[in-house]
Amino acid sequence: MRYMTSGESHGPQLTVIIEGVPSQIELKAEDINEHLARRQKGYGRGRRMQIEKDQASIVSGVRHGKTTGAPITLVVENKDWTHWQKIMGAEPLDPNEETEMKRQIQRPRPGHADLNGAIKYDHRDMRNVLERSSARETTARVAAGAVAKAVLRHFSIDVLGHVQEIGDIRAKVPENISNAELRSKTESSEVRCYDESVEEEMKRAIDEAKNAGDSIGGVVEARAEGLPIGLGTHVHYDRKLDAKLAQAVMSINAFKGVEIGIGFEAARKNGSEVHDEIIYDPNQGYARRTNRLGGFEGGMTNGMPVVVKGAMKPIPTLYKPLQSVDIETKEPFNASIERSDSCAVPAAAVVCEAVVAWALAEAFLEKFGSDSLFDIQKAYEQYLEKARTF
Ligand SMILES: Cc1cc2nc3c(=O)[nH]c(=O)nc-3n(C[C@H](O)[C@H](O)[C@H](O)COP(=O)(O)O)c2cc1C
Ligand SMILES: C=C(O[C@@H]1CC(C(=O)O)=C[C@@H](OP(=O)(O)O)[C@H]1O)C(=O)O
Repeated sequence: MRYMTSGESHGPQLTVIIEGVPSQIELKAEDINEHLARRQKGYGRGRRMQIEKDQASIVSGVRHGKTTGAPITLVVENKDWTHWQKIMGAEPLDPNEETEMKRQIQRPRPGHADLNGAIKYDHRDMRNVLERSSARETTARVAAGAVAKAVLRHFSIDVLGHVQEIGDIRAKVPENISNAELRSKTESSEVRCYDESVEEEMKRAIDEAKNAGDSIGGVVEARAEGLPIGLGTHVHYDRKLDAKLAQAVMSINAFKGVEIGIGFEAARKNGSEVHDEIIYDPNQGYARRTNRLGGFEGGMTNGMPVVVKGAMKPIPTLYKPLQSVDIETKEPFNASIERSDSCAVPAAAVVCEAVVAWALAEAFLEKFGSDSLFDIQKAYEQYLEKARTF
């Protein structure tokens, strides 16, 4: 499977084209919209999320609720576009017309793509960079992730993202928690957090940052359960699935670190405290006593839940801006202020879930085939039996 996204943050729409989804997968717009709505929630978001009501239209590749095997095209409208039509239109602006939005962005915001993108692509108006570097694009990635989740659902594989930390406040989550248990708390939490005892503290930290004209980051985690042994491969560096997951998570806007399982903590422990002992049960097959390595050995899944964490830096646009330089005068100035979130960690947990689901579904289809659901199911059943009795 592969996909491509297009669209500007304040343009008319976001588009996703997905290729390689098997036929006969059940897929309705609601399956996608459910996840788009989850991504829009979360304490700390700015005013934009009150304007948007993200809904996907499926415009190709699905008939009567099932995929056909043809490329799937999804479209999500930007409701805010109606306020930006002139600014974002293809026609040159009338230089005599007075509009606040016409103002060029010429004071790059530290922490954004503004300056690097402007120099690289030769834009004196950095809006041309901002519009595409905006995390609005993550809507399209969540839509693609929802299609991946629809594939995985046929094989009882479930992926769920949640918030582990906001600033220096950390949620306590039982080590071997199931996704069902995790979901029972996180879906109703305003910060997408399992530990109710820290919810208010997290919200307070977000408020404090916002009231100070500042922003705050955090750590999210995606957990995938129901995976077979052997997705990914040890044979070549660029096909290792843990490495692909790291790339997928690191590609989310504002993500600065990725851990699989206990991650960096493994470097500080002895081997006996890190590796997961192997056990065998004739009904279940091979399993592990613990899951410190987050479901991976040798770039392949080991049948335990996959556990991936991502660290999100604080939002870069600050209402109390940092110093920057005006690219026209070269004088020092405060950076431009754009309408902004103060914390988007809960939304980013849903994005993390989506990109992890995509990478897992891709590896799954690579192993078991990708034409029709029926053929994949047969190959999967046979493989599971082999692995159990191996
Ligand atoms: C869901 C989500 C929402 C975001 N919202 C904002 C925002 O409102 N304002 C902002 O300055 N950055 C926001 N960001 C982060 C920027 O998009 C990101 O930091 C920027 O594009 C630079 O990329 P980099 O941080 O990956 O280097 C958001 C990120 C995510 C994942
Ligand atoms: C639009 C979304 O996030 C946006 C991501 C973003 C950024 O700079 O990354 C800046 C803000 O955009 P705006 O200036 O239009 O308020 C966020 O709202 C979204 O998540 O759907």
